This record gives sequence, C-alpha cells and structure tokens, in this order.
Amino acid sequence: MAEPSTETIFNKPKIELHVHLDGAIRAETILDVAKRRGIKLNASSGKEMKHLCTVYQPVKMFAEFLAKFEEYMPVIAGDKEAIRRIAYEFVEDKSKEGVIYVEVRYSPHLLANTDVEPIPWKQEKGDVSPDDVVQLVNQGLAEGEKDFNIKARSILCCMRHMPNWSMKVVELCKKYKEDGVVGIDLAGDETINVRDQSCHRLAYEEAVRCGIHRTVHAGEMGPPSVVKEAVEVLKAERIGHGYNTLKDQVLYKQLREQNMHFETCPISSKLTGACDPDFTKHPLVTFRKDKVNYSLNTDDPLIFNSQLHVDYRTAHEYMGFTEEEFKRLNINSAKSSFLPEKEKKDLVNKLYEAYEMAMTLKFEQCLQ
Ligand SMILES: O=c1[nH]cnc2c1ncn2[C@H]1C[C@H](O)[C@@H](CO)O1
Repeated sequence: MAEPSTETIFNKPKIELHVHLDGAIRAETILDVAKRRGIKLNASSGKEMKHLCTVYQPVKMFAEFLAKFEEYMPVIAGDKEAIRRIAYEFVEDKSKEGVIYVEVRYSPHLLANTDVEPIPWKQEKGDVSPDDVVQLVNQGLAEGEKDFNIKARSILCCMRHMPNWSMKVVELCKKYKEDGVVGIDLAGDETINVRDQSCHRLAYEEAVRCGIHRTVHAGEMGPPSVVKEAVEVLKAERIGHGYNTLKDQVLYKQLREQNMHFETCPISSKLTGACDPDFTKHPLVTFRKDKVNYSLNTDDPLIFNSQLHVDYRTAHEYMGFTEEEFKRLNINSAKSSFLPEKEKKDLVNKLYEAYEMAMTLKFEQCLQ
C-alpha cells in the first residue's frame, strides 16, 4: 500500500479534539532542553531524536508504543521553562496545520516531580507539582493563542494504571475551569488489569457533579465492554478512539442514537496496532457510511512522525472522504467540543462562514 502524500487535502479551518501534549513535542525542543539541563540523550540532531521517538511500523504490544514516552519525558518533566515552552510551541504547530480550535490533553502528574507518588520517569524530587504543571501549560497555551490566533483549551488525563492520581486530576479540572481546562480524560493502557478502578469512578462522579466535561479512551485496544463502562459508569460524553464499539452492534446502535462523538485517529490506530493496517477496512469507513458523529485527530504526532493533514489525506485516499464530509465532521467536532455553549456556537458559526455554508443550518441537518 502506498504511503499517503504530504500534500494538504483539506485546506480549510479545522478542529482537533484528541491530541496529547506529551505526544506532540518538537524533537528539536527535546534536544535543546536536554542540552540546557545537561541530560544525555542517544541523539545529537533533531532528525536522530525524531528517529528515537518514532514508531514506524505497527507495534505488537501497546506497551511498546507507550514505552516511546520514556525516551524523552525525563527531559521535559519537572522543568518549568520546558513545560511552558512545549505548550506554546504546540499552539504554533497547530495553527500552521490550519487548526482554529484545539483541545489538548496531558497528565499533570506525568510532567511533575513533586506531590506525585511515585515520581515518574525516575526523576529526583524537585519543585514542580501537578498543580504547577497545569498553570505552566495554561500560560503556554494562552501565550500561543495570542501570538497565533487560535483557540486552545486543555483536558486533564487520569491514567488507567494510576487510580490514586485521579481525584487530584478532577480537583485540578475544577480549580482551572475558568482558566482553559475544559474536561477530564482517562488515558493509558485499557487492557491492563487494575485491581481497584473505584478511584477513577469517584473522580468521574465528581466531574459530573461539578459540570466538568468527560471523555474516556475506550475501545482503542480494549473490548466494547470498556466503551460501555465509559458511557454507563463514567458518563463519558465523548469516546477516545472507540473503534471496537463496532464489535458490539447493540452498543453501536445505542451510541449512534445518542449521537455519541468518537475521537478517531487513523494514523495512530494503524501504528499502535489498534486497527487493521489496511485503511480501507478501518472502522472510520463504517462511521462515515453510518454518518456517525466523529472527529479526525493526530493523537501523538511526535511518535507517529505525522501531522493532521496526513490523517485527512488518508481518509480521502483510502476511505473516500470528500470535501463536504470534511466540512461536516469539523462542524460536528465543533458541536462536540467542551466549550461553553456560547463559545461553541461562535465556533460553529465561524466554520459555517469559512465553509460558505448557510449559518442557519441545523445540527440535525448537518448530521444527514
Ligand atoms: O493512544 C493512546 N491511548 C492511550 N493512552 C495514550 C495514547 N496516547 C498517549 N497516551 C497516554 C500516554 C501519555 O503520557 C498520556 C497523557 O497524555 O496518555
């Protein structure tokens, strides 16, 4: 199968709802920060660094993909300047891809080196707490918004294997609700056996109680039961990936009727081994045919050595997506964003204008 070309396929304003900040760092920045901090790396150029971080072929085990973060997270974590910088540069990179609104996600704990148990990435104890991380990311995103004329909001991740972090995550979502944090997520390996998931559940219950928007990584590697649990127990409003929902047709029908939003990431899904590498067999083909509510996203562009236009081109070349369908999915993405209602409406109208569509078009019509 030929690789998709790099030409931009949908050169219009786009929305991205599923991208990990720590999976979207510039390779050059990692090198630069490592040099400043005196951290030795097995790479001496941006190109070599990128090579170290990239997954080129579908991995056999999801853990192989997650292990890539170990190559560079010790460089960025615990460094205030680096954390602010990656958030700022992220906004610049997204603006260059034609994204006008992005929701970027990360685990505050995985970038901290104090008030986190255990301290991640074998770091020494330092002075950057999960709370500091959120403030630094907020600053970087806000500066980027000003300089690059795009809107950037964030989602804080709980991690599947770290239920003891989850209550702090929801507390941070509450604390920074007016400062750019729009939702909570549950990321990591869905297939691992965590004995006691009750802390995730309690965190999500608190999120519901406080009006914090909720998404959950589910049905990427895990079975449809994980999706069901995400919706029924964790009250997820969107599903991260969700491909395996198709293996339970009753659940799929129910979620379609609910207009559930699926945050799909085609390139990611091939390289993590979540989906058949033949894109003509991708779950997105079915989602498209059924006019489901979904977005197109990069997930971890550093690790997949990719950019958003590659996902769009893949959808066009292998799945037959048309310009009209790209418009439709972006409008649905805007409508499924975690922005407050008024801002959401403004964003949707901005897209209608950019796409030269009638402003009065209703959501229901758009879904047809
Ligand atoms: O595709 C993914 N599925 C599940 N977890 C993921 C994926 N991409 C990144 N993560 C994890 C690793 C990151 O450190 C964490 C927070 O962004 O989320």
